[in-house]
Amino acid sequence: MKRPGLKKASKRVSCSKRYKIQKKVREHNKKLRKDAKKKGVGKKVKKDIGVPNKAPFKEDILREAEQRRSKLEEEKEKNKLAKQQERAQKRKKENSASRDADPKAKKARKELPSQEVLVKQMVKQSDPRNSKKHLCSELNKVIDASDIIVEILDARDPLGCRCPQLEEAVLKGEGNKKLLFLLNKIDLVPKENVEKWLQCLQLEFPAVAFKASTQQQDKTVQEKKARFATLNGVVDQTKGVACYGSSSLLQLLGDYANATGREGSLKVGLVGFPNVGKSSLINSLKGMRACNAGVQRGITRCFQDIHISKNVKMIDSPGIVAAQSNPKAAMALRSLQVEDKQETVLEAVRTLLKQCNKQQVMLQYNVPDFRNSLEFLSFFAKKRGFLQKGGVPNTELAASTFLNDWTGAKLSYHCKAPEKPSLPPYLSEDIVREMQKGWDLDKLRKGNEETLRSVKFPNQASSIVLLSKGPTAGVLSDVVEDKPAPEPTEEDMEGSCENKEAGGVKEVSEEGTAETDEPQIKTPLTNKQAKVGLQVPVPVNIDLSSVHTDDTYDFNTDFK
Ligand SMILES: Nc1nc2c(ncn2[C@@H]2O[C@H](COP(=O)(O)OP(=O)(O)OP(=O)(O)O)[C@@H](O)[C@H]2O)c(=O)[nH]1
Repeated sequence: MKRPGLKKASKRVSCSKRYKIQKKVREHNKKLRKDAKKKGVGKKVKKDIGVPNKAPFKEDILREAEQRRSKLEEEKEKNKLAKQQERAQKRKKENSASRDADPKAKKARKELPSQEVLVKQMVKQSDPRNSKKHLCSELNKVIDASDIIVEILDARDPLGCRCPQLEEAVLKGEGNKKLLFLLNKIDLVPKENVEKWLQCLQLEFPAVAFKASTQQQDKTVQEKKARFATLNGVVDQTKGVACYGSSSLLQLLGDYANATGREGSLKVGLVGFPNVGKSSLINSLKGMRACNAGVQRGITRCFQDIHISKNVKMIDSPGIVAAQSNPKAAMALRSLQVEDKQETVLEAVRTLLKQCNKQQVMLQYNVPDFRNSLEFLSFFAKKRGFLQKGGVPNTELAASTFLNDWTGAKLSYHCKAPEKPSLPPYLSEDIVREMQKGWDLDKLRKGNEETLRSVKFPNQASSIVLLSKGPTAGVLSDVVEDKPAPEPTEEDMEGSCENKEAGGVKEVSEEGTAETDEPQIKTPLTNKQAKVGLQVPVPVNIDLSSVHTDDTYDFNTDFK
């Protein structure tokens, strides 16, 4: 209280009031301490001692822990997403009335990607395990830790799956590491083609033919199934479950380990571009789902080592990062551009369609003649029943299904093997001889023949022919400058099913404007236009029905 004659009020209070305050403070602090004790805050966090090396099934325990961790992370992300969506919807409701009134804002909102997509993108981008740097460093760790590097090649385009930078790094690296080729997914390629590619590849390094199992289950499910199978006396040999080439590969590696007389297990690093089947290979050899594998590209983000047998240990690696300098078709198949949202899936499909024969695509997908990628996708979407509200074909979903077919486990396509194969510049006859030393190549050849006899191959007529773009450049160190891809040349367009074979058809651009084959008169841009960017006057859609042409008096209008 301010007393008369004094500038400020005095801070003096009565003793009873002071004691009362002090008591309240004491009580409050006590309560805080009690709560903290309940929650366990302030206690020293016990250090996780991990799984001791001597523990039996250490590997399994660690793997299960990793899977649990990733599941928890996924759930967290989902919850976060749901919360974000909830908040966004609340905000949306609040603003809807005012925004609906403004047509400009309405249009802008339509063009924006949905909140869910944005959040997903943000979560993905913020995950450090998705960065190029991380993927490169993981790959380098695998190369350094391995005695043998197995480059996994998709049998549908073996040359396109080769990475010269990686091969060179292995050859020039320390420790006399051996390089092997493994031709995976041979069940998706005609037999003659596989044989030719095996001959070609074996001129450089030993090559193993392989077909991985594509339906590996978790250990528990698998055990149940095995019990059921033995009870009923049936063995599951369906197309997806069967794996061919495993005995030949294990024999080759086992023989090498014995011949070298090494102590400890032989470390075999599996490398290759995304989705070539590295994880599926390990799962097939292990006979269980030891690594995450699936149609989605870039599932493996960290290296993971798995004991396959007493003397062989395999290391799974994330896919090689494709350099931006690669041709567009190579990027569509081998890079994670679409997943990283650097390129649209529609663009990737358009690029792929340009690389193959239109008739074959029509036959494979059972669609009628199409003029361009968008039309193809709408036919494809209708065929598969990918429809949106009002029966509009969902071309986006059709495009991602199409791309998954090309990189995943379904579509049969092949690239022709070179007639006169030659060694790449970083390989010499001496290096090849050195690399082929120590392997039992005769046994390998017999093993491959056995594999080729067992696999059911598609016939030549039902397989699409793809124009290979040659080896794909990879990035091994994130420090190297990565230049963007050059514009496609006219040669790139040859054999395309969108332009030439369409025979004078129109190409509809993404915006829906038709581009005819007739020579078009191009007006040169003025300097100002060039600076600003092409600004062609856009035709305005005038709805004449709204124009009042009738002479009759409109009673709704106030003509004051
Ligand atoms: N038909 C067929 N499909 C296969 C074969 N091997 C793998 N696949 C399929 O190819 C897809 C990719 O396999 P993954 O094992 O995940 O490939 P990855 O190389 O580990 O992929 P990232 O984790 O992206 O590096 C999956 O859908 C597999 O089912 C095979 O031999 N034949």
